[in-house]
Amino acid sequence: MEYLADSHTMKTVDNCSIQEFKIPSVVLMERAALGVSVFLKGLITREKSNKCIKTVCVCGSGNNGADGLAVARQLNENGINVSVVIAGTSEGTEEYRLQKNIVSNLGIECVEYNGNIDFSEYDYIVDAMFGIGLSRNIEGRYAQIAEAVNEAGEKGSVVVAVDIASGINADNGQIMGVAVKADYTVTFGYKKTGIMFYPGATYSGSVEVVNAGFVPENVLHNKVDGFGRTFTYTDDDIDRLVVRTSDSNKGTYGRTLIIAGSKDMGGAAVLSASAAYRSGTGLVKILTHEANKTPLLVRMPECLIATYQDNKPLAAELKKDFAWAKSIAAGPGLSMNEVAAEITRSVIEINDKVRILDADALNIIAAEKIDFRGNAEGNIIVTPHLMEMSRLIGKSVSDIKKNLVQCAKEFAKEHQCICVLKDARTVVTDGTNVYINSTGNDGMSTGGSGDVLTGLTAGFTAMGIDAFEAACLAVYVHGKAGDIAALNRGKAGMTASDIANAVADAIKR
Ligand SMILES: NC(=O)C1=CN([C@@H]2O[C@H](COP(=O)(O)OP(=O)(O)OC[C@H]3O[C@@H](n4cnc5c(N)ncnc54)[C@H](OP(=O)(O)O)[C@@H]3O)[C@@H](O)[C@H]2O)[C@@H](O)CC1
Ligand SMILES: Nc1ncnc2c1ncn2[C@@H]1O[C@H](COP(=O)(O)OP(=O)(O)O)[C@@H](O)[C@H]1O
Ligand SMILES: [K+]
Repeated sequence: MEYLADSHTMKTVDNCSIQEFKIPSVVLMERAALGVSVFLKGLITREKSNKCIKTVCVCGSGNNGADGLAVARQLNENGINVSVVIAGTSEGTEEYRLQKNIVSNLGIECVEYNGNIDFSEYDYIVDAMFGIGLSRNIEGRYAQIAEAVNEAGEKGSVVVAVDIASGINADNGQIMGVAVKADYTVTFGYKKTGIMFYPGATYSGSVEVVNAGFVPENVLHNKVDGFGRTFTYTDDDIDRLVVRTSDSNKGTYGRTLIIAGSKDMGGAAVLSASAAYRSGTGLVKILTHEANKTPLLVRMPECLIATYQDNKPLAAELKKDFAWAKSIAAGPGLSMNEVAAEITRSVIEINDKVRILDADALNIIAAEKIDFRGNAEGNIIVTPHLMEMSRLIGKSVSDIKKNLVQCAKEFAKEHQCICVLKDARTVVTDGTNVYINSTGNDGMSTGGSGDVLTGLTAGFTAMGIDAFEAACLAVYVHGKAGDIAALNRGKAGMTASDIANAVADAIKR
């Protein structure tokens, strides 16, 4: 697990370290700058050519600019050719004035940006215009500099961003007018949430987190409200999955019911059910329209199948299958007819099982304005993509995309549920804790990928993993399976079936 921080949390970590624990600001800054200069020195040392490397630090007048000035001093100390371009227009922070004074005293070349600098004459450009203090869109001289740096980047200069690429909103990854496109970002303490989300993720390039000497995590947990509540997973977290034991039987690993597939959309049931089996679940039953029974059994002989018919009473059949299952997923390919609506309402009414509501179950909830609430014994996990979320909350897709965390949190709080808001960077939240996913790729933008995630989530919850953790793990494993499928098949040619099959490799231990 890796903790992430938005700008507010990070500023509170700064303040806590400086004001409460009396670590001088310049001490933190020296460590932070050293992270950048050591990283840069590493890049320069790996250069094959013998030419004289030229570097430039482009500095704003806040503490991000002060970091840039400290980096310039440290590079100079290491015999690296460095100059400074002053992008800032104001007198600057106390730290900025201090660092600028030292740089002048040392005689390091330091010029005001005058519109005539060709940044492409530098091999390395350190972007230290704005960090987590960016508070509005970039305009005027700053925008000109960002564009000039990007032009140089296109011509081959390597751009290293200090803390975050200037112009990227540190919270949601959106571009504030214009942004510097970095090849690398050296970020301090914790990866900023804006580095996780697109387009920030693309503008950050490859990201290195360095310890800037803030107070330790055990202290931050107590002192900084919200610290540690936003996080991402790494491969180590796969160890959180259920460990199999030699003396087990299929009953040990849970039973899940997947309600999917209408008359015209049987394939969704296959995708969800195969992912549920690949997740390690003991037994998977599909409840589907009777038209799908024979093809499903041919495709998936390991599945149990229950069927429903149009216009036949359903309640007794549903009750039996609900009682059998430890977790229930409903929605993939279900369609939006009256039977599907009856099924959705029945699933919502059960309150002692974990339920996963996806696709058409969510569309029915939106269309019929069905209210629902999860509870401690019977949590509900909803897995909308942006369009489904838009139908549920009546906001536009672009508004939701800019505020993924906030929208998902509000929804989770209102419905006391777990919200998995699916996008290129999926967010999972119970209203308080926020998981931001980093696995997956654009090869997964293919029909049926979401059905695979539903099946995985159903499988993990059936095995008894806590619902929030199961949802986070499912999203992580789903993306990892997508990455494996892309490696094997290529992003263009991979299908949702490839993702479902790759789940086996993704969780292999
Ligand atoms: N000791 C510490 O605290 C440590 C801090 N660290 C470093 O400090 C960074 C945060 O520094 P920061 O808080 O000074 O903010 P920063 O990102 O430099 O920008 C603020 C400046 O930009 C200005 N400004 C904002 N938006 C603007 C716009 N659109 N267009 C024009 N101007 C704009 C704003 O002006 P104002 O809004 O006041 O007019 C202000 O002058 C952090 O990312 C990390 O790198 C590390 O060294 C670790 C220790
Ligand atoms: N560019 C991408 N990068 C990472 N993951 C992606 C990308 N595009 C799609 N995905 C993932 O694929 C899944 C698509 O789900 P969804 O839109 O519900 O598909 P479907 O309705 O076809 O089953 C989501 O889990 C989403 O996060
Ligand atoms: K920066």
